[in-house]
Amino acid sequence: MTSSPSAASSPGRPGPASPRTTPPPGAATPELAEGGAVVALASLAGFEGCFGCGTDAENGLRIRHGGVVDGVMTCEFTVRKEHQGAPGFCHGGVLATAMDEALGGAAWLLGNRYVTGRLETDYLAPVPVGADVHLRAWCTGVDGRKAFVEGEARTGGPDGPVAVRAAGVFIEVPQEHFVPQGS
Ligand SMILES: CCCCC/C=C\C/C=C\C/C=C\C/C=C\CCCC(=O)SCCNC(=O)CCNC(=O)[C@H](O)C(C)(C)COP(=O)(O)OP(=O)(O)OC[C@H]1O[C@@H](n2cnc3c(N)ncnc32)[C@H](O)[C@@H]1OP(=O)(O)O
Repeated sequence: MTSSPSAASSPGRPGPASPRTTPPPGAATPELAEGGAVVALASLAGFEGCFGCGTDAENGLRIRHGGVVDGVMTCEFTVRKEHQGAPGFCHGGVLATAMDEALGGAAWLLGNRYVTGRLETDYLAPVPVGADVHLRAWCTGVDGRKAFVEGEARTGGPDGPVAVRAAGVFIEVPQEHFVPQGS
């Protein structure tokens, strides 16, 4: 497992994880699945309504999922003008959504179904409209139903400066969690 790309890339800054998004001592450190079929993902295959990644979500982010290399999942999206907060710049909530998608995607690649329990974000640099945002996410530990995941978003290329960092806790849920109430 590649443990902490963010710590290496931003010397002098504290990591994004608070005590609540840091795995306890002794937590397991499983690998993300590197491509191929994953049972949890297969159960939702064909669903294109996701605001983060769905191609049917007209105003969604249309995040494009990449692969997993050395335990780090990658994905990317392009900031459109409907994503603006301040004129010409991406809204922070849009960037939090993108981090949720990236970190959530990494959790699902552990092979189970997860929902976001907690998401922490640090904004380090503004992201302009038109920018390609390169996201990376990795798991720092699993403790029972809790998966601890961190990630970062870069602009100006996959190795460009870090604009956003995030840490989250994702909670494993059964398939029934996704059955809408009343159906
Ligand atoms: C979700 C959509 C997925 C769609 C996927 C589609 C296709 C798949 C393809 C690719 C995948 C790509 C991307 C990934 C996808 C999505 C990313 C976005 C994900 C979301 O956008 S998802 C929506 C927002 N999200 C919610 O809608 C959650 C609402 N919520 C609840 O549904 C409950 O609240 C729940 C189930 C979380 C817990 O309820 P519960 O009763 O089952 O369990 P309980 O409370 O006992 O907690 C058990 C253990 O989790 C700990 N824990 C609980 N909450 C915590 C918190 N906030 N912080 C830290 N730890 C927490 C406890 O402390 C305990 O820990 P311990 O075991 O150590 O005591």
